Amino acid sequence: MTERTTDPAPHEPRRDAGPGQGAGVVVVAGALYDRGRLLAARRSAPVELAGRWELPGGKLEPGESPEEALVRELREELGVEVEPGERIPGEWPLKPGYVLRVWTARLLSGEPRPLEDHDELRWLSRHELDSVDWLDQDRPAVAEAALRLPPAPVDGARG
Ligand SMILES: Nc1nc2c([nH]c(=O)n2[C@H]2C[C@H](O)[C@@H](COP(=O)(O)OP(=O)(O)OP(=O)(O)O)O2)c(=O)[nH]1
Repeated sequence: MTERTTDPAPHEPRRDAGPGQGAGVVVVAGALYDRGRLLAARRSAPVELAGRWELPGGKLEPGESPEEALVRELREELGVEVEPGERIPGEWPLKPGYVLRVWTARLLSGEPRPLEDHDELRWLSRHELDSVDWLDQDRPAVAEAALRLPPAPVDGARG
């Protein structure tokens, strides 16, 4: 899906001006699922967010669809290939001018590694979701992501 944009300078992150979409920089994050678990990532920067846990992702760039941004960000940050799924309904304010939108995603290949922006990753099963210190702004998104967590397969297959 292609969303409308204003006319950002080429070096600036994409700003969204669609009706009812809210203005601001869109941060696309992934609720990445594998074998009944959700991936949580601990930020290493900036200092005010370091040590807190989030759903990995990043800013939408000009000309990208959210799904393309998600695939790119998770490749860059984690070194994995993912298949985006549905958008999790909702939009969560981050710092002023930034909003978080979340898509489900399924791990296709690779084992996530904290290559950029993070210093630790954890796969959390449903009963472990409260075991990390999520960024406050991510908590409602994580709650929605948890509702969509696929059941753990009995045969160890991916899904
Ligand atoms: N990716 C991500 N960022 C989040 C979340 N919650 C939250 O407050 N943020 C903030 C942290 C950053 O200030 C901003 C996203 O920036 P980023 O640093 O992850 O994005 P990016 O990879 O495109 O950035 P850059 O290093 O290329 O500048 O949103 C979240 O769940 N996921």
